[in-house]
Amino acid sequence: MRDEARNAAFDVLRAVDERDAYANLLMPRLLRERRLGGRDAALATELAYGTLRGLGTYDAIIEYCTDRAPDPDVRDALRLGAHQLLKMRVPPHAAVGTTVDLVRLRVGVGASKFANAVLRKVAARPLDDWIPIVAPEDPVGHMSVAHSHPRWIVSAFRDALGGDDAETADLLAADNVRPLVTLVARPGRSSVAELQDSGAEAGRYSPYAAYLPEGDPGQVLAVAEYRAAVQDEASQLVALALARVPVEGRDEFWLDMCAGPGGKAGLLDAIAAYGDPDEGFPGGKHLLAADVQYHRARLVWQTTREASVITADGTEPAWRPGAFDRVMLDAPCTGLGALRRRPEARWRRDPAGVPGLGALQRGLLATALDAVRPGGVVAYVTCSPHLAETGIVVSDVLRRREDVEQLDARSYLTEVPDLGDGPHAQFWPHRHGMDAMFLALLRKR
Ligand SMILES: C[S@@+](CC[C@H](N)C(=O)[O-])C[C@H]1O[C@@H](n2cnc3c(N)ncnc32)[C@H](O)[C@@H]1O
Repeated sequence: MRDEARNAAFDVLRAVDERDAYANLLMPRLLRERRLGGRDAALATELAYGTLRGLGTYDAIIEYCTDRAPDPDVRDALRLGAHQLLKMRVPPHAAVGTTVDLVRLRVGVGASKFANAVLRKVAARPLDDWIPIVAPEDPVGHMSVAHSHPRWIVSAFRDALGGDDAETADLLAADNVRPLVTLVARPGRSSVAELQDSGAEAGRYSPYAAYLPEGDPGQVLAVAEYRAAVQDEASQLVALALARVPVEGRDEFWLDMCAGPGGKAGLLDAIAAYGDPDEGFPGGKHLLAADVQYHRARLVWQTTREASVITADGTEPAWRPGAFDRVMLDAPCTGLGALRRRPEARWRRDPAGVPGLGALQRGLLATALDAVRPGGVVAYVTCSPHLAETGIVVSDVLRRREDVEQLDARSYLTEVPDLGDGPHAQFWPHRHGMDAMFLALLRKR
């Protein structure tokens, strides 16, 4: 009998390797097409996602056990075998036997003998005994192999955590755990109580959050009707913080400058239009949501109800200076704060992209500050804790202008502990169970 789960996992690994497929888009499609459900579907998913997350560790061990680099298809099968042996604790005879069968069927007899020899060596030790053998001694190199993250990402995380190796290791470990599915109940359109009736549990920090322990969020009626959505709690809290900052005088026009696909715009739109008595938000305000990409602006249009949505480049504003009272700038970034969401994402990110993003982030922050009136407030947000995208961007822009003061973002989110030394707020997977999102709040003088 064909081993359908392992075949599906192998196909996902090959597609990620060969054509940059996204595992969490491809896997559900393969499961549907091949009619795999229940335990087979769960096994295929764990095999593929777990292997992709762990392959930095597995490759180091495989390299130690081979005297020549395996071909890419054999290497993917070996990674799959190593994951079963070292993480899933599949009995060695089953893990080796099924992987060797897979290689024989999908690659060839010669390759299957090679795979058999390598996997027997891999099986000789448990994971904890392999790490001291294959991981470099320097702290960053060690964590990179032990927790399966590229070295430059470990280094960036460590810098953002003030050089604390123990905490960096905790963060990397948290990145290897699949996050909870978190929903947002958009105020005036849904409620946490409604989501609880659909089987979710109330969130820990955001008043709009609910965790869905199992099941397809698309089956939740409020989600299907765009009254609620899937949204990490940190994304909810940065939008909430922007709405909480008191502004004197007019407070009617809000802008979301980089809105696509519309997660934060969906929440801001509801808060602006319908308000929230529990938070003292009166409603009756208007959100303009913009994105440079037409198809992403369309998604914003779909998910919001009252907002105006336009396709516009935030660096060449389509609005008058000072037109807005509150501006959300959720800047394009490396996304290093959400690596736990996509199993292969960490291997795709490229440090060479950071300087270009930094220039775009500075440009967008400058136009966001121009877009807000004196007394108004800008939220600068990234889904990355990389200092070159967070604190350094903010301080560079502030150094060049006299008309902006930075607020203590933590004081608008007092229900959330451990947001760092301020004045900005940094969320963390290992501290808060949320994406590593960054928030700076800036008031125009
Ligand atoms: C981090 S995403 C925003 C996520 C969104 N706020 C949400 O919560 O769903 C950044 C967005 O910025 C958009 N973008 C990139 N460059 C831009 C520019 N110059 N002007 C406006 N939008 C831009 C991208 O198309 C992308 O949709």
